[in-house]
Amino acid sequence: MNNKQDSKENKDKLRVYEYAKSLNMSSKEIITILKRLNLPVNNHMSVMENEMVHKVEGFFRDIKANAAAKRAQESTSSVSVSSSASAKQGANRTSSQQAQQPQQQQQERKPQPAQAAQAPQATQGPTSTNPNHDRQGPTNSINTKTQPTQQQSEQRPTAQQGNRPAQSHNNRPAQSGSNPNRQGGQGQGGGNRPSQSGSNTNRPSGQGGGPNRPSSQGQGGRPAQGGQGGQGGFNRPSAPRPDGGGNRSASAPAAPSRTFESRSTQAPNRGASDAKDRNGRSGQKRFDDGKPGFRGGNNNNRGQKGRGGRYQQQQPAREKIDNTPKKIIVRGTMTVGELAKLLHKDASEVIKKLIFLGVMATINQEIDMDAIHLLATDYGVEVEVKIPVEEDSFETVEETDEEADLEARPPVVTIMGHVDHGKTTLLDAIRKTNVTGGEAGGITQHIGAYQVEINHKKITFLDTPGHEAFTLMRARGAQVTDITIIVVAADDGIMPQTVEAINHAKAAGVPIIVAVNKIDKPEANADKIKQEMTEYELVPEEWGGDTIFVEVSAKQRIGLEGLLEMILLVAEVNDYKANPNKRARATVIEAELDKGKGPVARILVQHGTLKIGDAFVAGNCFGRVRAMVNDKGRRLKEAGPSTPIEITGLTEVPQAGDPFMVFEDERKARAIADRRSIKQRQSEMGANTRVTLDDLYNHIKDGEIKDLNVIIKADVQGSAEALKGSLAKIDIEGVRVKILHSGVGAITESDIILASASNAIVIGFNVRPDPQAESTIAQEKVDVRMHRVIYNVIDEIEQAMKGMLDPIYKEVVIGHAEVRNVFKVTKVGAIAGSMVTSGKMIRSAEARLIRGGIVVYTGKIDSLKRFKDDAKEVAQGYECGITLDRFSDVKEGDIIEAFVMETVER
Ligand SMILES: Nc1nc2c(ncn2[C@@H]2O[C@H](COP(=O)(O)OP(=O)(O)OP(=O)(O)O)[C@@H](O)[C@H]2O)c(=O)[nH]1
Repeated sequence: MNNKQDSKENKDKLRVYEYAKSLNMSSKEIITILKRLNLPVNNHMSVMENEMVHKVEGFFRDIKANAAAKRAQESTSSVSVSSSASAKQGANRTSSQQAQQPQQQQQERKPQPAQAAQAPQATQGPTSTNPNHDRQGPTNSINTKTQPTQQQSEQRPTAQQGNRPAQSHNNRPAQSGSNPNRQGGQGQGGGNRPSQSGSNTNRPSGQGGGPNRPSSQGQGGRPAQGGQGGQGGFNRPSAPRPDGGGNRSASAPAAPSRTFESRSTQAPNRGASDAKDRNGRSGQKRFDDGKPGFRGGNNNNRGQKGRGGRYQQQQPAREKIDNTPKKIIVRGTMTVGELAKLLHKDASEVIKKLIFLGVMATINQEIDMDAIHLLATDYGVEVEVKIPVEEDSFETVEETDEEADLEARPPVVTIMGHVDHGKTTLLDAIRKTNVTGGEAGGITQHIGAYQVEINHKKITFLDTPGHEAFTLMRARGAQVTDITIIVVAADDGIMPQTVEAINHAKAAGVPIIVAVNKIDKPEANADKIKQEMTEYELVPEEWGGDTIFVEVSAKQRIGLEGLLEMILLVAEVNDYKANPNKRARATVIEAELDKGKGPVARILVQHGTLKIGDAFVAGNCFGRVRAMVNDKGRRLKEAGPSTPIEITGLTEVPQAGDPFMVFEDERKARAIADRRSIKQRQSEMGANTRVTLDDLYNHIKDGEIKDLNVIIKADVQGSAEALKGSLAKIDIEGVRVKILHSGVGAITESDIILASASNAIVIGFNVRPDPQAESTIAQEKVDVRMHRVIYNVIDEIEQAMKGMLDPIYKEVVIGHAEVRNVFKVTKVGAIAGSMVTSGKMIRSAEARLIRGGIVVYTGKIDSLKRFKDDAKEVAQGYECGITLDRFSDVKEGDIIEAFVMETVER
């Protein structure tokens, strides 16, 4: 992204790297030239003023001219290398002539080299005409490296010479002088670069590049030296392959062209001297040399730098094997430096390559996966992506376990029901039924959930009764409950919250067991309850349905074991399993800041086993498990699936419903927690992802929605039923309306949470949200629509499903101004000198002109001024000049009413 930004910013100004790119040169080369010309430059991002460009161009011209002149002088000498041009030519020749073989070989290997060879010719144009070549050159060379064979080596030399020179010379003629070092180093580069190189020569020469460069110098001592040195170096005695190593050259005089000698020994030669000596050959060789070994070249160069031949001598190693990995494992975005390391490349090389690929990046800049892929592909490296991105949103990742690894786990149960039907009493009663004698004596801890054991099987009960808590967890993405128990008082019957509870359970797709409570009461009528329940598709088994009804008395502790057995039965049918032998995943049930213990979280382990010392992430917090206590107050060392525990060791207090997962170490946990909180902040700032009628059509189109979940709240049961019936008939584009819940009364917080958890919209028919719901609506961003006419509800939903919901606008008057003077100005029209008498005038507002209570104009404000200056707005009590769009019939005493159109929430 930064790259993009950079590039945007760069649009206006020509940067060094851009200019270099346009010449197929490297930024460094341009920078060197600029410095040589005493022009101010810092780095590749420095701005190239026109004057600088001119001077650089002049520099190129001079060099070209010099080269041409020299060529002319030395025309006799077949292969004068003096001028860059000649060099290039030479290169061409070489490439064409001697190189032919090498080239061919090269070509075979790398097609590019061949081009490179040609390049020289092209290059002749002093300024980097043939960009490709250069670059290709390098690339090729890189490839070349890899090729180990003698031939290759031979080729290399040639190639290197050829290519490089070509590159360096051709393209950057003059520069070479500067670059020489490198390029020169690379081999031929130097050769080409004519005179300038003088200074550089030295280096290059050693490297072989030397020769080329400055013909003048080259010829002079340096080249020679270079040559010598080079020879020494290149010839690396050790180099067994005569052809291969530059050094070999020495050994194989016969095959000078190929030989590396070219570089070392020849290198010198390459210089003017070479030219002379070997003439065509040498020249050719050089070029050839240049080509292949960009790297080789580089290496040489580097090595050579300063050291001349010596280095080279030691360099048998230079034939260093291409250690580019075949495959890299990428775990996400990384910096250029990191990627270069992974690819075993120089960062500069990688940066260069990235530029070619259209990505501008500095060494410390992060590059995205696309760029990583591109680059790796360019190097022929396979990329294996092992992005731990899932780790950031680990709650969404479903781990699949081998069937064999799964073990039965206790079911997790939530108790729901209407107020006063006995939820809490039942929970307490069950807790006390705890048959786990062994555990008795421990201090019962409230840790959000508890376990009881019956028939040697455990059941976990969530301690917070009520569907609100249940759905709130669900709204946070936590599905911890396996089974719900709907408690209905047998002396009362089905009440609104019973229905809500049923609907919340159904929306979550969780099995329901009905506990008909208070059967100890004389007025208890279990059958009536069962009867009423059938209306909600909960039909008792004895009546042919599949819902389990258990008659209990929480107070008298009647039927509790039966209830527990039924829970175990449902659990058995549903076969709740988990793999205890892996890192733990859990959900936070409650959390708080304890004065003594610090942040404390009560969590329910769902998968794996949590152990003391485990590093973890809980929501956006992280920590290391310091201590674990179960619901009996007993300290645990580890906790398996469905075990509720209280843990300490957090750094912050997470939220109920937060996902919890163990990670390798605390550092990683911290990193993930950090990223999660950043992401959360971003998504909070970002768009609302809930379904709204306004974007319903898009969701449908994208195939994200198959059912439009709706919650209906109406003033009377009749309207709710009528609405339900009508909505159920809608079927547009294969999407149906699914009524999650319908009820009578105000829209409550519970409705909103259910809507939030189930991605539903809420329709209020002749009802309004209660105050608590109001704030939750804003918080959860739930789409709530209020209506008074059933037809409108149906129409709105149909329109939304068809994607035809137009926004509704309403006019909001923002202020009035009284016209006190009218100025007629030619071309402008009438300016109403006015006083803002209420609100304010806004430049972008619409306006109407009212005269004697009659609207004589409606349109837009054309201009708004304070004295002579344009104003965006003018507040009450201030004077201003207003012109109206295409209206000049303004009179003193007129009132200008400014208004804006605002979209109205439906
Ligand atoms: N007779 C009788 N009374 C019961 C039974 N279960 C609960 N009660 C009584 O019903 C009243 C409400 O019980 P709670 O357990 O507080 O009901 P709840 O559903 O948890 O109520 P909220 O927490 O307000 O939602 C209490 O006075 C209990 O003593 C029962 O089985 N028989």
